[in-house]
Amino acid sequence: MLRIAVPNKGALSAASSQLLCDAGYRAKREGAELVVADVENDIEFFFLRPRDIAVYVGSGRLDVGITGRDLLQDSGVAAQELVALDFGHSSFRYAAPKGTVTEVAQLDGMRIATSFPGLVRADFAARGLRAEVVTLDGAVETAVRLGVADAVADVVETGRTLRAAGLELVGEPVMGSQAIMIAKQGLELSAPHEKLLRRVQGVLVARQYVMMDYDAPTAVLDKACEITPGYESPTISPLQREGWVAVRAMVPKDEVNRTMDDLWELGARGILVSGIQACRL
Ligand SMILES: Nc1ncnc2c1ncn2[C@@H]1O[C@H](COP(=O)(O)OP(=O)(O)OP(=O)(O)O)[C@@H](O)[C@H]1O
Ligand SMILES: O=P(O)(O)OC[C@H]1O[C@H](OP(=O)(O)OP(=O)(O)O)[C@H](O)[C@@H]1O
Ligand SMILES: [Mg+2]
Repeated sequence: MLRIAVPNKGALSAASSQLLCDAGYRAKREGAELVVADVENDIEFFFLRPRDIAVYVGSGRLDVGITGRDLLQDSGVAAQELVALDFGHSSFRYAAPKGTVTEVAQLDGMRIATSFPGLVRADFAARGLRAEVVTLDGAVETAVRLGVADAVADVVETGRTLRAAGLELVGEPVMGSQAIMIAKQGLELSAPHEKLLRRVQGVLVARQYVMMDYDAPTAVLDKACEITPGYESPTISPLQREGWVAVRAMVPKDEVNRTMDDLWELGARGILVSGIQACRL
């Protein structure tokens, strides 16, 4: 039986359960259960704080977990990243009151409020700077106004929270993050792990790609296939109309309109786009 850690709260929680449900698992809580058994798939889901998930998985107590790349790195736990899940995107940044600090070197010796002390200490050490880290549970942007810190290091998504607190970004992102699926470092993946990964990857591909069908003159087929190389290779089928073929290929969702423009200009017609419900590739 696989035992999987799923975030029980916070920014990663709903999307994690949704991903697992889309992959065909019973991974939603109805109330406040801490553990949900999916008997049919021989899996147990443990709902835990995302920050703690690296500890459970890193120690091998749980087989697989979903957490943030920044949370994993902050924890210092050694774990292997199995797959990036394409949600929970954020970056980890320094920020200080407007007009006070322009580069990271100026943070030397300052009091830095953060919920990610491991990340800040490691980054300061790598830069040869001294950090006085003030570890807080959340809402760190307010720490400067209340006088317990001179600057902050925090997760930034839109930047709205920082701006509202009168802070501005300092330097480049310390790291970029998104939700990831992890397993114990060095663990050899078993057949159930592989099956879980295939299912999750199927959902990710179905979310990222669409299926594109179009007709094209045979004379431009090579060029058309350069525009739509597909995931592996496009399918070419004969058409009754002489000198024309039908082409079917997977196309990244965020390139759909540009691809249709390019195909149209090339002479392709009857371009149809449809969603992919599920896949195994
Ligand atoms: N807007 C966001 N706010 C916070 N975390 C985000 C955001 N977008 C993505 N994340 C990611 O979510 C993870 C943080 O999850 P966590 O549940 O610990 O904090 P949270 O969402 O702030 O929850 P809470 O503050 O309720 O404890 C990190 O990996 C972080 O990069
Ligand atoms: O760049 P933004 O889009 O504004 O998002 C980033 C903010 O969201 C998170 O806060 P959260 O709401 O989780 O509260 P917390 O600080 O108490 O964790 C994070 O800690 C930042 O404060
Ligand atoms: Mg938070």
